[in-house]
Amino acid sequence: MTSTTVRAPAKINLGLSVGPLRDDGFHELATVYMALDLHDTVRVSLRDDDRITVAVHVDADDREESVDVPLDADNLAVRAVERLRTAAGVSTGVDLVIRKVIPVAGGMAGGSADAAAALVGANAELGLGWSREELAEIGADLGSDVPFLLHGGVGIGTGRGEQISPVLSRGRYGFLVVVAREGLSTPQVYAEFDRLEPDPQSPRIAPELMAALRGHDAERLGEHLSNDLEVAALSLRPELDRVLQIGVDAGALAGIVSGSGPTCVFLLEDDADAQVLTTELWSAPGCADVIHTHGPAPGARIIA
Ligand SMILES: C[C@@](CO)(OP(=O)(O)O)[C@H](O)COP(=O)(O)OP(=O)(O)OC[C@H]1O[C@@H](n2ccc(N)nc2=O)[C@H](O)[C@@H]1O
Ligand SMILES: Nc1ncnc2c1ncn2[C@@H]1O[C@H](COP(=O)(O)OP(=O)(O)O)[C@@H](O)[C@H]1O
Repeated sequence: MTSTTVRAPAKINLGLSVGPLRDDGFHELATVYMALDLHDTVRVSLRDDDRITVAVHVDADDREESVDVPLDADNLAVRAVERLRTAAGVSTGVDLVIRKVIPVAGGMAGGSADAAAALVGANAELGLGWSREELAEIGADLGSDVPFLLHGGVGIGTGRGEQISPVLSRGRYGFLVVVAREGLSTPQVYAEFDRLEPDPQSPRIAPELMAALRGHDAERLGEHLSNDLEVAALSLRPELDRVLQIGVDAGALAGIVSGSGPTCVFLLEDDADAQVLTTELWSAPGCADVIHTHGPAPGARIIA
């Protein structure tokens, strides 16, 4: 029995500008995504019948009991294969085995990463030969973040975040990721944003952020990280304010809530700072894990 193993990255939003709520229930966004060296892997193999099955293994023992990933047709990787099969007009069954590293419901798009990986893996196993753009179109219906996770690197997301254009970015950056014990629901965070900010402006990307990326200027990048959802995440989870404070006091260039949270991400000036910062951040309220990682990283790709 053959199989294809695909690795897909987590993302952070270096800039997340949220505009008005649209008639379709989504907000107009202008965001700068960066993919990180923090990956889920999905192994895809074909079955003799037409069933789609999924198994999930969590990589961090201490997070195991807090992980809430559906093991049925609601799993985003299963939904991705289902959609691809329908679009391609095939009914071959597929087994999916997910190795989960990306924090669940953490604002790092782990479910979307699994969907992106499943699309790439099933495309290969079924021999469909679809392009990344074609897969992205299917992926966008499952999650606004999916097209970016197929793309990887650094990208601007517009529309509801699903329209991706590449960004010129030099060099790599070091980050510490503080995983929270309990996740936050993305729709709830957007609803809290609407409550706090009933009349938002059109979304925009700060030119200074783009200039920092072009010039590989970590200090400038730190000054211009921004996230319009942060105030909503802090309102729902006030202790995150303390987490951000601890990281910045301990020497991070900047700290930000990742997407809809509650994961907090700290930009490092130097990888040598990681150890001291990690020790400090472990004492932060609600902290389940501290991960040292880097970005940008490639999008979903076959590793075996
Ligand atoms: C906030 C962001 C930032 O990149 O990511 P996460 O922090 O969740 O990873 C995204 O906008 C989340 O994208 P994703 O997690 O794919 O969400 P989706 O499944 O598309 O949408 C879930 C729900 O979030 C809200 N939503 C999402 C995207 C958007 N532009 N406007 C919205 O209002 C809607 O209520 C929607 O029903
Ligand atoms: N493969 C998957 N991995 C993680 N979560 C999934 C998956 N499939 C469905 N979900 C559901 O999607 C929700 C959001 O998960 P996730 O993508 O990790 O967070 P976020 O939207 O904050 O980035 C989870 O609460 C979970 O119930």
